[in-house]
Amino acid sequence: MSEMIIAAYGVEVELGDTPVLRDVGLVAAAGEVVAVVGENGVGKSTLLRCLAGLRPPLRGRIEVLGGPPVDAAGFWERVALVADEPAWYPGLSVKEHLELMRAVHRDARLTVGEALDTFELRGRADLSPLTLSTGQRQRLSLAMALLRPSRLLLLDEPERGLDTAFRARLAAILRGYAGDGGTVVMATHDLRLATATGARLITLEAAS
Ligand SMILES: Nc1ncnc2c1ncn2[C@@H]1O[C@H](COP(=O)(O)OP(=O)(O)OP(=O)(O)O)[C@@H](O)[C@H]1O
Repeated sequence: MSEMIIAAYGVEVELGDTPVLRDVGLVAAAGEVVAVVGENGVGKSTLLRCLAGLRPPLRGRIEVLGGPPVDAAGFWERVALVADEPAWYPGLSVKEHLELMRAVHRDARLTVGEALDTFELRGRADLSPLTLSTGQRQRLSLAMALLRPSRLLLLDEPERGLDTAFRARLAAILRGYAGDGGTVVMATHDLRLATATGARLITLEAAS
């Protein structure tokens, strides 16, 4: 049986006085892709933030890679998160952002050249991320996350800004990551992407 990477039970979150998550559970094994789906506002991003240790739940138990998720260096060595657009380093090009990731992470999964090719950024390598389109910046965010080593990828709407062709490519990239034993949990509105990754679906319902 595959190693359990995430085990979350009875998760409850309130934001302000509003219940956002009520009795939510999610398990994910090594080599598995899980897609969290549901209407706008049901709490998909909130659940991802809980799994990333960025929002402690009011109630419930969450274990990620054998312990509670914590916003600390040891946790982030094994977990990569792509959510809101990151702050790009002023003066650094697309290629230099990827080189930076390689410089700070031992055992990178991709060379900078492989990342540029896989994420179709070769023609933009010497430009500032700020001059890229929304979809190209999203591809750079994903490239930086996939270049570095990790055991768990947490992706919040990874399809954001991507064209149809690149969504199909992303599905293949995520299947490959899971095929290598990694675990992907993504919040998505793109059921085609979820299906193409072979994801198990978890549908969230409104808590109130
Ligand atoms: N900082 C906050 N303070 C209060 N309420 C919040 C806050 N952030 C989010 N919410 C509320 O929590 C609920 C869940 O938000 P969340 O972003 O997790 O939903 P989602 O399922 O990811 O939505 P979407 O599909 O639109 O991205 C929403 O009703 C939202 O209004």
